[in-house]
Amino acid sequence: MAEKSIEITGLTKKYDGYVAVDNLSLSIKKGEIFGLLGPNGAGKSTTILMLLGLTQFDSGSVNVCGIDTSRYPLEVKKKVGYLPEDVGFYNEYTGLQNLFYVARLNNIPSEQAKHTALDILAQVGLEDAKDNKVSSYSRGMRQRLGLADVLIKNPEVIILDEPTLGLDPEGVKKFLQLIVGLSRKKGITVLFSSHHLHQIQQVCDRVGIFVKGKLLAEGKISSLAEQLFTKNTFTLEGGISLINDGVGKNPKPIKELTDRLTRLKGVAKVDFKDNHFTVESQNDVSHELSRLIVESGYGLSHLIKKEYGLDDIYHQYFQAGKSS
Ligand SMILES: Nc1ncnc2c1ncn2[C@@H]1O[C@H](COP(=O)(O)OP(=O)(O)OP(=O)(O)O)[C@@H](O)[C@H]1O
Repeated sequence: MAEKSIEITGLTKKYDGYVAVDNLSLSIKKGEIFGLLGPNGAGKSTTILMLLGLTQFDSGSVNVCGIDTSRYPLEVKKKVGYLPEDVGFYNEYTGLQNLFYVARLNNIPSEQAKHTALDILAQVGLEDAKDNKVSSYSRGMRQRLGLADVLIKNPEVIILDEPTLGLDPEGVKKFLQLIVGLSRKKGITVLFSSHHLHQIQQVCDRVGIFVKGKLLAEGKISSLAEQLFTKNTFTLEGGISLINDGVGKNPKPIKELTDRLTRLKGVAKVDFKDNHFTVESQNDVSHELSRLIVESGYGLSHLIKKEYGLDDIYHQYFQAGKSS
């Protein structure tokens, strides 16, 4: 069995009785890039604080790199690099001076600190800007310097909380590529918390959908739609027409057609209204449905097939006011 970097079991955190994280269980394998995807207020930051041993919880357990974070938070801190939404720097210092300072804070000896800082600045693409003051850095450069701060302690796990906030599309793309490259090259486990479905989709091996403190679904992106829309992943919408070709087909009553459609394997619901129908189904029944309609003496005026996917997840769970 693959080694687990993060193991959360039955984790619950309340703020004055308000349940911010509700019985969360989750495990993340070593080297995996895991996306914690949830709308604002879902409980992502609270979960991260617990992973870092920075806040107490009401019940459950959290292990990072095999260490119980509630008992040994300092040990966890040595193994985990955390990049918050906004990193603070000394603006009047250069990128290199800032990173050197962080290296020394992490007890890296002076000579080694300089060498490592230069190496890491190159890795995050700040080699040419290393001697410029941080006050002149763009938001993207600041985020990359933040990542350098994280990398300098050679972490086994990196936790990123909304790391692309405020970056332009090109900056987002470069940052995401950097994360994937580093994780693959160094075998670093990454927990990437975000409410950006499409960013998570681009980089994560697995994703957890987190809403109102609960994990609604978890797995590879391709399997999420199936889990969230377990009953009916297909919707077919269409219209029927009477055939006036003089042959006199004698169409069957709509009630009979509805019953026949309902009996098709996988079909959960059939609705007819004014010659328009909606069929919800676990699988694609468009073929059999068309055949039954024609066999029942009707024409098929149109048929639209809709398969639930990531955009539907987004609309259902992440748009403002629809997170229930
Ligand atoms: N210190 C606190 N005291 C009281 N309630 C809190 C505290 N911190 C967070 N909460 C509440 O807990 C819930 C989860 O918040 P959390 O910040 O973990 O969510 P989030 O998913 O990270 O959202 P965001 O992206 O907006 O930060 C929210 O309803 C929030 O108001």
